[in-house]
Amino acid sequence: MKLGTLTGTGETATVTGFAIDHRKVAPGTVFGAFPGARLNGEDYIAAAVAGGAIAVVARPEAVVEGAVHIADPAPRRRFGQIAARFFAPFPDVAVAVTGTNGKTSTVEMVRQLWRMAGFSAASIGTLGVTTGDDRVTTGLTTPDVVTFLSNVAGLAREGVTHVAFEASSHGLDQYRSEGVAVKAAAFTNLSRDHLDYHGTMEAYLAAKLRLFTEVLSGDGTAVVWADDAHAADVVAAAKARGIGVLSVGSAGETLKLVSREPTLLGQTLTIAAEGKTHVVKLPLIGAYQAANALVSAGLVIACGGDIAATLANLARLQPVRGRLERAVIAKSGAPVYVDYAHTPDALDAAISALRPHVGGRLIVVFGAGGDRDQGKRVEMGRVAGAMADVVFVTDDNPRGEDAASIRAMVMAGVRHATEIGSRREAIGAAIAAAGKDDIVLIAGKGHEQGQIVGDLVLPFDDVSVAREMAV
Ligand SMILES: CC(=O)N[C@H]1[C@@H](OP(=O)(O)OP(=O)(O)OC[C@H]2O[C@@H](n3ccc(=O)[nH]c3=O)[C@H](O)[C@@H]2O)O[C@H](CO)[C@@H](O)[C@@H]1O[C@H](C)C(=O)N[C@@H](C)C(=O)N[C@H](CCC(=O)O)C(=O)O
Ligand SMILES: Nc1ncnc2c1ncn2[C@@H]1O[C@H](COP(=O)(O)OP(=O)(O)OP(=O)(O)O)[C@@H](O)[C@H]1O
Ligand SMILES: N[C@H](CCC[C@H](N)C(=O)O)C(=O)O
Ligand SMILES: [Mg+2]
Repeated sequence: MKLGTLTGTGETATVTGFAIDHRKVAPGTVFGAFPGARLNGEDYIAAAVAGGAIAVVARPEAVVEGAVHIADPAPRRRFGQIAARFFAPFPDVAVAVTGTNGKTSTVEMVRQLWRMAGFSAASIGTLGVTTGDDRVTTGLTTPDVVTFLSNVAGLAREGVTHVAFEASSHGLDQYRSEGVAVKAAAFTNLSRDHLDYHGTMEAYLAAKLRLFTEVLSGDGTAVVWADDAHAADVVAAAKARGIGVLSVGSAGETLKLVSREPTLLGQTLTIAAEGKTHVVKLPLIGAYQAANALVSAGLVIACGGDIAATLANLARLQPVRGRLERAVIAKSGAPVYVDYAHTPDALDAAISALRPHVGGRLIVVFGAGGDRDQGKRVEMGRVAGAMADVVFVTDDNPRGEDAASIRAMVMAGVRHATEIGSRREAIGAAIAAAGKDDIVLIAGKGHEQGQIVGDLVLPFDDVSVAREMAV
């Protein structure tokens, strides 16, 4: 494709691809040079041109010699828009999900509901790019813009017509999912996370709101979990653009959750919609999974799905990997669950989900990630201390930080906890402590397959370790 076709200029050079890392530039590439969190991409412009870049999208003040300078004060956005024209076409229907917790679960449930409705569907997020028969990990929740656009276009080539993706706050802030028309966008909730990157809760919320103020199509629909304290901010942002709102939850108007009764293996939901009452036997436990199921139904309905059929399909949802996944039943009879709770609010949600199912004690094992928001650590300790009966504090991806210092910050929030650095040993100790009426919750890593220590990723899977320790 010609550069002029993509940029509206008269340039006749042929574009062969797009890159935001100069090491991935080949002859004919359009290079995006952006100031980042660690480095400044503008420092690599000369190297990119030497490598064959024919155009550089960068701020007006950047120096570009030997290639076309596509100057824009918001270069990430401009780069995404131009790249999208190159990578298109995309699947007919795309929806996005933002929120502190519940994005992965929701996009996965949307994918399942679309599949049940007969569509070829995919999801993109923390678990990777998932289709009916394949899953490929990308390493990030919202991949970088080039990976994102090429993946979405690749799905369309494979015949996928419906795609649901996670819009992380980092991804929104860095315009990683620019250029794909978003038909419906959902907000799950907002609570403390990622303050290392965003600085304040206000900035964190602002990044998430961009999904509704800029990314969502003008004729799209905002799907909002109405029970969250920040739902009103999202509704206001949507309404300011004249965008329709579909609200779900106890305070929801479109799908109103009238009641929720835990059962042995799931829960019974009574939902009022358009004057009718629907009773759904959801095969997943916990208020949080009910919330994600309703948000996912809202997204499907916002894209034209029939209300009754979509709600009925919730009864056939499969569990999401690493989200309240029952790993094993210990020799004592205690069930052991693995969950991806890595924020204070998520830990609360995971413990609350299990509480109705515990006759004895709820035993939790968890830690907090290194090189991430430090302030959430003590709060996670507080939640575990207040809500669980027995607490083990251990390591969860210390990355570049000293693991013992991270644990100390968590321990500061909880009075009676046992600290065991080795995650394997901590899981073993928790399972050994459990009696037949107890439940063990291993939180924080969910589906993850490694423990990140320094630059090393040591193979580690909570589910397999739990199984090993349960015999
Ligand atoms: C803080 C953050 O979001 N960093 C991401 C971001 O980096 P950045 O733009 O700040 O990059 P930088 O390293 O400062 O470099 C600036 C620019 O110079 C370029 N460069 C750099 C070096 C070089 O030799 N040549 C070159 O061209 C880089 O490609 C970049 O464009 O863009 C990079 C390319 O896409 C990402 O790999 C990187 O993710 C890092 C590894 C990361 O850990 N990100 C996490 C925090 C993240 O994004 N998490 C979210 C949320 C998770 C969730 O809660 O769901 C996610 O969506 O996964
Ligand atoms: N709707 C919700 N409300 C509160 N907590 C939730 C909700 N959904 C999920 N959680 C908690 O958050 C954890 C992570 O869920 P999920 O992976 O779906 O969220 P996410 O937003 O994709 O997370 P990440 O930001 O890491 O990608 C779950 O294991 C659970 O503990
Ligand atoms: N997407 C989240 C995942 C956190 C998972 C947890 N295991 C940790 O390492 O903190 C992040 O990058 O902050
Ligand atoms: Mg996720």
